[in-house]
Amino acid sequence: MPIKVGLVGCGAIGFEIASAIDRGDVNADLAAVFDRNPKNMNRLIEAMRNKPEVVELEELAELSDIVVEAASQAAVPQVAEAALKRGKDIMIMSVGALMDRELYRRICSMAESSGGRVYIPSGAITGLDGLKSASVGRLKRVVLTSTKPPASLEGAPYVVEKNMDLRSFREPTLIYEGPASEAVRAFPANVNVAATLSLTYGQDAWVRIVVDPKATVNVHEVVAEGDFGRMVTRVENVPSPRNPRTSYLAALSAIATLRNATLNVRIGT
Ligand SMILES: NC(=O)C1=CN([C@@H]2O[C@H](COP(=O)(O)OP(=O)(O)OC[C@H]3O[C@@H](n4cnc5c(N)ncnc54)[C@H](O)[C@@H]3O)[C@@H](O)[C@H]2O)C=CC1
Ligand SMILES: O=C([O-])CC(=O)C(=O)O
Repeated sequence: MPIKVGLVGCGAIGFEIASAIDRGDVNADLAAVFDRNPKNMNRLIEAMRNKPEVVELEELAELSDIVVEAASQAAVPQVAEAALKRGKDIMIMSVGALMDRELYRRICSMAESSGGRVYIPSGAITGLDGLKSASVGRLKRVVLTSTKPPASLEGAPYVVEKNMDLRSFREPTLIYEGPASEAVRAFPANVNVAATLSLTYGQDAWVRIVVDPKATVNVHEVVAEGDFGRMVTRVENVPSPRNPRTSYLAALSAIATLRNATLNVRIGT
């Protein structure tokens, strides 16, 4: 039986997920979609052979087995509640929202009492499999260094607040470093992956953001140290054609997670 997916957010990631379902790459039906921007929503619906219903959030959750949040950090509390209070599963892409400890606790407790599961894909980073295994033992340090082209960082609250002219940099420059809980507020559309790392680590990962005027890819480098030894992973991500802030791999990881949820055989940690 295909699972019924309700999609909140019809942007870069949402479009890829919907297309994968429509192509039959996931054993799922796209039951319903919701986006606060009708233009994005209509563009997605027009491109699908099997048209989903357009409904408000509560009804979307009612119609779904799993609700996929691919919208924004601000959307996460409402979307998670709509799904989990009904015992439905949820997949969260705007993971930065979960650095709010109170919200994370509430989501975990709703999931526990209703039986709804929470899926957090590895997104635009690599190495989460190893980090997950390593976190069973003692981890001492997790550092994420993200190097991005100026276009990918444009409009971030930190950049706006500091009145930074990203086009003025002539060579790769470290423009920010700090704990993940702070970084996800300073760069909400750029380092959700730092939250994913932190939730696995059990503490704040350390985040460094580099702007590279010549970069054409979003690079994420993760260094972790602990009882297991030392891990270094690096991925050079092609930006999504629909949103330069978002790496294509993030959408693929969402599709892989959905697929995993429908399979009896699961590979990887
Ligand atoms: N976990 C990860 O590795 C990654 C996470 N992300 C995050 O995933 C989310 C989706 O990314 P993209 O598809 O690239 O973003 P996008 O900006 O291309 O699309 C987001 C869509 O959601 C809609 N939206 C925003 N807030 C909403 C709300 N409250 N209710 C309904 N619709 C709403 C927007 O109108 C837009 O159509 C973003 O929060 C992004 O920062 C992005 C890349 C990697
Ligand atoms: O897609 C990426 O490269 C990472 C990203 O935007 C995020 O983690 O929010």
